[in-house]
Amino acid sequence: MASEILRLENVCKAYNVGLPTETEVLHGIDLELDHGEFLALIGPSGSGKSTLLNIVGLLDQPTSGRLLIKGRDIADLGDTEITHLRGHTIGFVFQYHLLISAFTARENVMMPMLADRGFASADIEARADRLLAQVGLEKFAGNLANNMSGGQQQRVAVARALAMSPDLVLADEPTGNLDTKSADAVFELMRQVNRESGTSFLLVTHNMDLARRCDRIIEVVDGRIRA
Ligand SMILES: Nc1ncnc2c1ncn2[C@@H]1O[C@H](COP(=O)(O)OP(=O)(O)OP(=O)(O)O)[C@@H](O)[C@H]1O
Repeated sequence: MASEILRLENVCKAYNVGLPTETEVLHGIDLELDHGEFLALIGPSGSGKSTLLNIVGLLDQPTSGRLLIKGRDIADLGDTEITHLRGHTIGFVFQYHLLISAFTARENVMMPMLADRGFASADIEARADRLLAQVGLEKFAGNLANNMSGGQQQRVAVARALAMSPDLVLADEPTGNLDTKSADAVFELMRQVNRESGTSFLLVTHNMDLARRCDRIIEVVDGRIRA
């Protein structure tokens, strides 16, 4: 098996292809991420970080270049395999947690498992509770997401991202909306998951204090990786 979970070779991305407004926002990105690595992606606003994360998360496609996940070239995979990879290999945490506010913490964490045939329904609730315990929210499993603090909601989002035991978690400004103390706690939680279960993380952040506590920092400027 390849030692890297992720490899990008000369990845370019243009929006509005073929239109007069066509703009290339990623110009030949080369990047590798090892199994178990915790990488920070920094760079000015508009430099292309979210675009890059969307491509790695298989939510968008590069205009050219190669993307390999666990050694497999995405260009060789069909829609079913890509959907499977997106659901089982990659977990997502966003700045705005995107929880369902009228659902409890437990129900939110159960969602990805309910959508998957691989789980027996009897196991799903117990696994959601274990994940909530892992993020320090065992007492809040039955609380409505709406009634939790921003930091607690983001912990629920981390638990949900871990529901399918992903190899890689993509986190786009997960602490951007939080006060310093909650941001620190959510970051430490992800770091702990990374250390304990070897899950790789790709963290987009504007917070240099957090970036410095990652294994490696990559800077994107004007759609290119700055050496
Ligand atoms: N769907 C789209 N259509 C056209 N242009 C887009 C689209 N999405 C992003 N862009 C442009 O691509 C460039 C990179 O945007 P992106 O969101 O990737 O930057 P970013 O580094 O994540 O910024 P931020 O730190 O502010 O989130 C920007 O100029 C943006 O306007």
